Amino acid sequence: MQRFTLESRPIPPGLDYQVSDRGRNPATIQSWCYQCPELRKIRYTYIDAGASAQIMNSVIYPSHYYDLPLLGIDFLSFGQVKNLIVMDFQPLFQDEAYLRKYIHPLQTLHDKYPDLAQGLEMKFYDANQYFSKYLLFAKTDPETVKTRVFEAFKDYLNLYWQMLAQAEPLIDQSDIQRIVKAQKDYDQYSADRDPASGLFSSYFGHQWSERFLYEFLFEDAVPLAAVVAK
Ligand SMILES: C=CC1=C(C)/C(=C/c2[nH]c(/C=C3N=C(/C=C4\NC(=O)C(C)=C4C=C)C(C)=C\3CCC(=O)O)c(CCC(=O)O)c2C)NC1=O
Repeated sequence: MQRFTLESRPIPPGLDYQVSDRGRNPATIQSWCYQCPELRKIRYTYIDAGASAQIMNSVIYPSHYYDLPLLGIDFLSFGQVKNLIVMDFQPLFQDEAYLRKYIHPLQTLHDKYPDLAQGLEMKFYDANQYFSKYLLFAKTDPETVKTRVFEAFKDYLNLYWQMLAQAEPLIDQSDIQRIVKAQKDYDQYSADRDPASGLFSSYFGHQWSERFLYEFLFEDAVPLAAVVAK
C-alpha cells in the first residue's frame, strides 16, 4: 500500500469470506484482492482452522504489458507439525533468454537460504512448468518460519519490486497478447492441479470449492466440465 496506488479488486459474492463447522476446529477462509497499474491482480487468502491448519496463499499477477514472472507464495501449517513453505518467481516461459533475465537474479537469494531450498519432490505439479529452479520449497518448524522464512519472504519480495521497477513495458499488441495467453495458461494449469481443492471441499463443500477455484483464485481458467461440454 505504501509502494503502489492500490485499488480494491472485486471478489465475487460469497467467495471473500466463508465459515465452516465441518472440521475438528471451526475454519474460516478470507481473501483480499487489489490492483494497480503495474499489477493487475494481487490476491491473498488466509485459512484459519485454529490448531488444525493455518494457511496463507498468495499470487501476484503483473499487468499484461510486463512479461515478468508471477510471484507465488504458499505457506501451510497443519497442527504445527507439518509446516510447508513454497515461494517462487513463477516463470511464464522456460526458454534460456527468459530464465536468464528473470530467474537467474534469484540465485543469490536461493543460495542464501539453503535450509529452505530442500529440493523436495513435487507430487501434484510439474517442477519444470511455472516453477523456477530457485524456488524455496521446504518442510520446516515454527521457529524457522518466524525467523528464516520471514527474512526470505522479505528478500524475495524486495527483489520482485526491484525487477518490476526495472521492467520495460511491452508495446507490441502481439507481445502483450502472448502474455495474456501465458497468464491464462498458468490459471488453467493451476486450477486443474491445485492440491487444495480437496481441502476446500472438505471444509466448505464441493460447489463452493469449484466456484472459489474458477471464479476467484484462477478466474481465467475454465472448469474441466465446461471444456468437456464444449
Ligand atoms: C488458497 C489457495 C491455495 C491453498 C490453500 C493451497 C494449498 C496447498 N498447497 C499445497 C502444496 C504445494 N503448493 C505449492 C506451490 C504453490 N501453490 C500455490 O498456490 C502457489 C501460488 C504456489 C507457488 C509458490 C507446491 C510446490 C506444493 C507441493 C505440491 C507438490 O508436491 O506437487 C498443498 C498440499 C500440501 C500437502 O502436501 O499436504 C495444499 C493443501 N493451494 C492453493 O492454491
